[in-house]
Amino acid sequence: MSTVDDETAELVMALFSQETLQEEKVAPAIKTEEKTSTKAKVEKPEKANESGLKDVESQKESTVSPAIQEAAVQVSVTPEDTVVDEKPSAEKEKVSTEKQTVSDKTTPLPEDKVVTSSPSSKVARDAGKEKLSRRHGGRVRIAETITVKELAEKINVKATEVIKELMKKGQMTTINQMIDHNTATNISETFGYEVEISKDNIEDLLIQEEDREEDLQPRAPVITIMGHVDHGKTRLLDAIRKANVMEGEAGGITQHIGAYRVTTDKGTAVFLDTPGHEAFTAMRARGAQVTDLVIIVVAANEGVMPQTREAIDHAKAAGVPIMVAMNKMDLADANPDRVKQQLSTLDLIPEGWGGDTVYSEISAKENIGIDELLDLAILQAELMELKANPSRLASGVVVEAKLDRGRGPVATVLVERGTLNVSDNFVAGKWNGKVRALFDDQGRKLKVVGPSTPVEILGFAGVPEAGDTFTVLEDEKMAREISARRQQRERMAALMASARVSLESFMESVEEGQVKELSLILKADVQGSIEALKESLGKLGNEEVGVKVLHSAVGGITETDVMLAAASAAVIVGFNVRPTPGAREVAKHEKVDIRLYSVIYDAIDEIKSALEGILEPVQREVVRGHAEIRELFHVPNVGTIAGCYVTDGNINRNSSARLIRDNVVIYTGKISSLRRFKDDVNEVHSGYECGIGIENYNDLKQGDLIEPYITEEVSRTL
Ligand SMILES: Nc1nc2c(ncn2[C@@H]2O[C@H](COP(=O)(O)OP(=O)(O)OP(=O)(O)O)[C@@H](O)[C@H]2O)c(=O)[nH]1
Repeated sequence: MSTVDDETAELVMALFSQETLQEEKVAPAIKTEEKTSTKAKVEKPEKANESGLKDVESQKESTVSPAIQEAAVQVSVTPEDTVVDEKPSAEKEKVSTEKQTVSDKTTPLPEDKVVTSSPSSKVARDAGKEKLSRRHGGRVRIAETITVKELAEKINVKATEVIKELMKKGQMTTINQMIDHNTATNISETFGYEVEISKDNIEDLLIQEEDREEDLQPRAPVITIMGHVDHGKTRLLDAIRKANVMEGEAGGITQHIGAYRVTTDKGTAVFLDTPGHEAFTAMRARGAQVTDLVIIVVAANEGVMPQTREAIDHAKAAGVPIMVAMNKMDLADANPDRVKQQLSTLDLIPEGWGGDTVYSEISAKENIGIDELLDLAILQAELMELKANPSRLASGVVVEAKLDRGRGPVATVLVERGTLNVSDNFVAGKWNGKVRALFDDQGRKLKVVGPSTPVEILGFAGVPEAGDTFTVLEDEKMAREISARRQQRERMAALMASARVSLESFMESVEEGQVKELSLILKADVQGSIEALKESLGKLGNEEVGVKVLHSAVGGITETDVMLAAASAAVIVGFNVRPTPGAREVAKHEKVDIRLYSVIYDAIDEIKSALEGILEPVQREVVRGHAEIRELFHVPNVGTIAGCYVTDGNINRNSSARLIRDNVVIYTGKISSLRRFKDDVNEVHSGYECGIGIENYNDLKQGDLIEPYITEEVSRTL
């Protein structure tokens, strides 16, 4: 659509629909007051500034509440605010961040609705700032999309003026039409406003500043139980649940919500009721690290098994402290010393042996040693001095989620920081919501929950995923906006086929200074290959980059391997093994790079190349043919020419060639001359005789083979 001039725009505006005018009439009272000429702001910013201050003063008798007026006046004389607009933008950002840290309740929000309806002094202060910035022709916050009417209100002009500007830019709109962020920014700038929040940093609203030391209070540890299949994880979780001294007091029915709190005489701990490292790592893959302590369960009769090692690797990759519970001690063949010995080789040296790993002997079945285990875990956690700030907006992680037929989307969230209240607005993964109801693991209805509390929440707009972060926001609209944006981004991401962590992207990260270490998961057909790979890879790298093997094991590449790789930004190296169909599927979904090799040197070379930042497509040599030397001619000033018979394939001039004597390659060079009789030719086919000269090489012998080859570039695929 072509743009229109001022006059035409006026004309069209005159014919503009009744709807527009009516909408204008219902605009908030506050807006009518604020109709200072924005044109004046553009032309004479200093004057506009002064009049802005006056306006704020004059509003003392106006419709705005006294608290807001007072705040506005206070803000108007705060030097900080006058300075803000004069600073270069980088500093401005700094100032605005500083301002945000004034209160724990982050996310000062620009919405008029919030400003006028909330009585809190913080909001009042923001209201004052917002008003002041309007008078400046100052800064506005615009989310990703906004209606014409909302934009007009924000920049304090009539909606018709916005429509007119849009028309001049060739865009016909109505008052309730959504416009995109770029257009809105453009229009705001035309009216002399600086857009404070761009569509790319709307998520900045979720960035949580560090808590002050004095606001922190001790919190309960979050513990995950892992171990080999059938070693007793589920049974132990049940036993622990039964050991809860608080249970029964309130008579609630215990329900499975994915996590529960256990209180003993020694203190409280939260157990994630999703045993196994798959769940643990799947959550980590979503960016959630909720566990403070891992208890590895080992059946004392069986000892360390493959999944025990795997679980330990997963816990280590997450950097979480490990405790060991030696289970099934009731069995006659239980051998705790063997378990200790085995685990010592994995760096889990028992305290009694001079190490720092806590071991305990239990029987989940016979309920022996459970209280002691709990006490030890709580004690161990105490040493970690875990703390959280309860007096801030809540944030946490989704532990489990489902669609309940009667209640809609339901999720268990572990509140990590802050206090969660009924009616709080939030974002969880790609969904927003408003807390409709809260239940604990006993099914009791709650109104408020603090840190380290698992709680079941109703009120999600959709079903989030385990591991999604859950963040409370003051403003419902921002929550909706972030959710919409994340959903859009997810759709975009699905379209992008680029690997999540590939050797190539690793190099990019290295160049950007983000990553210095390439994490690998090694899977091979035999232990010997793993050892060889580990040793060779260990030698790669320098002081800047290196390789870290997170996990290695014999066997095919499983879904768990892929999830670990996804969670730890690792690349999987498979040597003579293949991914299971499930693993292939997960790798595709999680965009994990799996590299398969059958030659150890290829693996090492490729990883070395990645480390050196010169990862090129694989070079593959293809032999083109063979020629047997039957006679030799010494040509003055040229050198030795071999009279040959082409036994197979073709011989090409200028191609690379190897000279083979008694099955050993004795020279590699280039075919410098190729002749049939007296003529130079480019190619000689099998079954023909020809003369071949090799560049800079004369030591040819009868019976030698000349083997020309070419190097092909092969792009790497699974
Ligand atoms: N004798 C004995 N048996 C136990 C003990 N703990 C668990 N078991 C038994 O071991 C088997 C496996 O226990 P689970 O708790 O299901 O083991 P798990 O590790 O959760 O197993 P998966 O969920 O399959 O990974 C069950 O038959 C339990 O009854 C114990 O302390 N002593």
